[in-house]
Amino acid sequence: MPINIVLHEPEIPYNTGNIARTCACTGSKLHLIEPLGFSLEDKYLKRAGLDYWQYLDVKIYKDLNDFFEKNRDANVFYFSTKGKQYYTQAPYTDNCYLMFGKETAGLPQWLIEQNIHKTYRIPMISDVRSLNLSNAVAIVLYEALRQLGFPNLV
Ligand SMILES: C[S@@+](CC[C@H](N)C(=O)[O-])C[C@H]1O[C@@H](n2cnc3c(N)ncnc32)[C@H](O)[C@@H]1O
Repeated sequence: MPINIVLHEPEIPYNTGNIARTCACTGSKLHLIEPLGFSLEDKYLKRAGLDYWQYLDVKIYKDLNDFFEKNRDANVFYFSTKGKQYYTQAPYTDNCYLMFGKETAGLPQWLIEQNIHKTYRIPMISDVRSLNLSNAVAIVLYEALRQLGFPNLV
């Protein structure tokens, strides 16, 4: 079963393009929660994803409620600089969902507070704000795939 990458209100097209390519290369599904800061026809989005869109399984949701209604039993892990545990400590499972926040503001505070036991951080030095969204996704996704034994990857 694939892993699911969930982007909450992504704003920058080339970040989502990079993430789309990473999803395509790993057989992961991409879930985009609106509003998006770009059109799906955006040239930067397409250029960043190159010709990998054909391999991509992408779903769009009108808001967070729509996402949770359509994925009621989803095992969701959240990623934020405010997480208390390292991303390597998360017990990733087949078909789990990895949710990331928007570039300017991250995930909503209330969502982090409600799910703090499932919110993880990638360690950094103390004086910096955050990693780039597409780099954060790649780091976490490959850790999840490593824990699962790189299913269907060669
Ligand atoms: C550019 S960051 C958002 C920055 C925002 N100012 C914040 O503090 O959350 C975009 C997303 O990348 C992920 N991210 C970036 N750095 C991270 C880190 N060190 N640990 C966990 N997630 C990170 C998070 O999902 C975050 O919402």
